[in-house]
Amino acid sequence: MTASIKPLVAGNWKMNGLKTDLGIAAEIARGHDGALRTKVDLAICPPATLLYPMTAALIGSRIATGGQDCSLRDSGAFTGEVSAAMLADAGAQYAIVGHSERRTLHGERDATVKAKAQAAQAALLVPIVCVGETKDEREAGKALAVVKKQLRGSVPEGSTGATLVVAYEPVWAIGTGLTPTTADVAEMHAAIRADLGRILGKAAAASVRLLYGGSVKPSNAAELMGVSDVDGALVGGASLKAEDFLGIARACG
Ligand SMILES: O=C(CO)COP(=O)(O)O
Repeated sequence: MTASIKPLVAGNWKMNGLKTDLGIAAEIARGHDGALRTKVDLAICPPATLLYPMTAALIGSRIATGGQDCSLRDSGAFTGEVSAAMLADAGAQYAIVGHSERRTLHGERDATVKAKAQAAQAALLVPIVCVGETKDEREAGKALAVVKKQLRGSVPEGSTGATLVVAYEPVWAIGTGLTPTTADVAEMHAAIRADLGRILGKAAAASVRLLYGGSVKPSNAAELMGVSDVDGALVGGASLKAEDFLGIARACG
């Protein structure tokens, strides 16, 4: 944790969730009400189809919603794309960009991720820019260099803690039950903070929330959230169960 930063726990529902699952968000809102909400910010990034009804269901709570991706373009003949302005129109406050599943399955490169982050910022959304190395890259001792390159290519210049969140998600830890050691997380998050300092200036970099993501669950959250320069979590599978997501949130509080 960074003392001056209020942690953020964001749930990435990925391609899961129908209208019948909106009750999960309502249950999370009930659990966040009270002391917890003074200690930790929460966001849920459902599939685009649920953004509007989920935001509506969360009115009166302090839980934000976000998209899982956005187009780098404003509007026009781009079948299947969803613009950042559309996400904002549906009530989103965040947009995940550069998730490893987009980078791997959709061939998104750093320049695309950066353009998407800029599009999000232009629509007054806060992009959650994801970075992280593969298993091969870690085993080859290249994790720090890979993430540094992704940051340089993906983070819009001029961003501040109010307009940017960065998520470190080692690809090999996503959905696998594996997590890096706390020493590895500490090393990576310190390196990310230092690199952001070079890109954005030290003062801005000091206020950017750095989330850890990859197999976060209630049982390991306290340990991971206790690492310096970890300012919250980006949660996949465990965000689909209200009690698990709230357990992770409580570990930050
Ligand atoms: O990809 C993730 C969040 O964006 C992490 O997913 P899991 O928490 O399921 O490992």
